[in-house]
Amino acid sequence: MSLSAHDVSWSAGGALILDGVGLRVDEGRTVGLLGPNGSGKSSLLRLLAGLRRPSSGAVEIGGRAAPQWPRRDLARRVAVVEQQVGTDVDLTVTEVVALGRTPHRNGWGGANPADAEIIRRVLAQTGLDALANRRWHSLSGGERQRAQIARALAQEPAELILDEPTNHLDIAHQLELLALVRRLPVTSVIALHDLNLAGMFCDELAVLSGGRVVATGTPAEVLTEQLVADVYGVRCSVSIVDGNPHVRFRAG
Ligand SMILES: Nc1ncnc2c1ncn2[C@@H]1O[C@H](COP(=O)(O)OP(=O)(O)OP(=O)(O)O)[C@@H](O)[C@H]1O
Repeated sequence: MSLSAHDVSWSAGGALILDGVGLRVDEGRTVGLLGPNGSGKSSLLRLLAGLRRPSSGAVEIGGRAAPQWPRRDLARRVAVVEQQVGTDVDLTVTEVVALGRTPHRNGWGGANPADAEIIRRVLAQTGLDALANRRWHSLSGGERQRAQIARALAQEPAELILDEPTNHLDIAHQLELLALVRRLPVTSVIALHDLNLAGMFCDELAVLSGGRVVATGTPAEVLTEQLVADVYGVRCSVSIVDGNPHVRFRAG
C-alpha cells in the first residue's frame, strides 16, 4: 500500500469538510479523484501528502503513519503540485525545476552532475527544453503548470499528488501530461474535472461528494450515467470507446 486514508475527517472554519473518508492507493497505480467544486478533493490531497493532519482518522504513506515520517524524508518521497502555485522570486524554469532536487541534497552543496541530468531529463519529458532559461514571470499559465510538474518529477518521488494538473493546458498537453504520469513508475493521485480524461488515463477512480467518498473502482465501474446524475446533477450517456468509458453530456 502506497497511500491510504482510514476513516479520515477534517474540519475547517467550523465546518466538516471531509467526513469519514477511506481510500487505498496501491503502489504504482494512477488514481483519479473526481467530484464537484468544493467536494473536498484538494483537502484530501493535502492530507494524503502529509501536509495536514486529519481531525480524526489516519493517513499512511508507504505503510507508515504520516506523522511518523521525518519531514525531510517526506519532502523527498512525496511530490505535490497544488492548484495555484505562485513564486515571488523571478527564477528561471531550470531553477524552478531544480527546486525539486533540494530535499535530496546534503549540506550546502549545489547541484551535482546527477541532479543536472535529472533536470535535463524532466525538462525534455515535459516539453520545456526550449524554455529552460525563461523567467517565471514571462511564462504562460500552461507553461508555469508544466514547470511545476517538471519540478515535482525532478524530485523523483514515490508518490505524486497533482491537483488539477491539466486546467491550464491545451488538449495536446493535457493528453501528453496524463500519459506521462501514467507511464511513470510512481503512485499518483490526481484531482481532475474532466471525466473522459479521468476514464482514459486512470487505473482507478474515487468520487467525492460533500466530503464523502461515494464511489471507487475502475473507470468503467465508476463512470455511470447514474453516478454522473447523482453527483453532478447532469444527464449523460456513457459508452465504451477504445476500452474506456466515454461520457457524452446531454442538454437539459
Ligand atoms: N482552510 C479552510 N477553511 C474553511 N473552509 C475551507 C478551508 N479549506 C477548504 N475549505 C472548504 O472546504 C470545501 C472543500 O474544499 P476543497 O478545496 O477541498 O474542494 P475541491 O473539491 O478541491 O474543490 P474545487 O473543485 O473547486 O477545486 C470548500 O467548501 C472550501 O470552501
